[in-house]
Amino acid sequence: MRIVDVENLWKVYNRRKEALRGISFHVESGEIFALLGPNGAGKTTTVKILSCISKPTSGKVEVMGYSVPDQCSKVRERVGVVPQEFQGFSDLTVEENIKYFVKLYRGEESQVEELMKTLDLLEYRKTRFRNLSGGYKRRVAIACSLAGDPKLLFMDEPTVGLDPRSRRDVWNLITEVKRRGISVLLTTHYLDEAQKLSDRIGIIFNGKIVRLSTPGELMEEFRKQSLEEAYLALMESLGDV
Ligand SMILES: Nc1ncnc2c1ncn2[C@@H]1O[C@H](COP(=O)(O)OP(=O)(O)OP(=O)(O)O)[C@@H](O)[C@H]1O
Repeated sequence: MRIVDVENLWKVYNRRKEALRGISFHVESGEIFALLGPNGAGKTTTVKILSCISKPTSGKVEVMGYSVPDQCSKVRERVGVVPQEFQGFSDLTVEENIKYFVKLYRGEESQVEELMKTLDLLEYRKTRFRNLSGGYKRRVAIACSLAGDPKLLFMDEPTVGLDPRSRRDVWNLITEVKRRGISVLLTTHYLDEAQKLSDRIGIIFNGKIVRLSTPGELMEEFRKQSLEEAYLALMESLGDV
């Protein structure tokens, strides 16, 4: 089943800037799909449209069978979003931040405890958000995104700015999320991350999708040992040097 379905999606900012020029792709239920591409390619724009923050200019966008933007209220209730810059309530504790989101989604009080346990946050439950390290702030962001029991999670650059250890921790959390049957669409600049985590990848370049494949297929196509090398070879073939 297609949990995300995008066909011929265009986004034109201010009637001039063509950020997306007719992209099509889909995400299967249960998979981790990574959107890759250089700065300004259109990744964040795509995630913003799918998560109902920004409106498409034209094209078909369906998220969990609901049409975007017409049925965005349904979409918002059902998807989790981990934005690039999650701004928790800085003066509230970890527990209070998570509780806020659980209440927002009308979840059970017991979910707060469960989420803190899953995200390994129990030790920091009384710590104010602003006093947490970057890695733990990201954990809180992920906990809050899971508060509505979503079947689909959008993550924009989930490990940007984290140290190697914290990145691994977030990778493990994303794998755990998948194990629980939640589909994930993420954007990343880290090709090792995409290689490790994703079932399929979509590469955006200048507002167009230039490849839809698996990390393995792209590495085979360019006869490279890593996704990063294969990606760089693809970019070179497109004249992005
Ligand atoms: N609100 C906006 N108004 C006008 N142009 C915008 C707006 N948001 C993004 N753009 C432009 O649209 C293009 C795509 O931007 P987008 O942020 O989607 O790229 P990205 O692939 O996420 O880049 P990055 O990797 O740097 O985050 C860029 O040229 C950007 O300058």
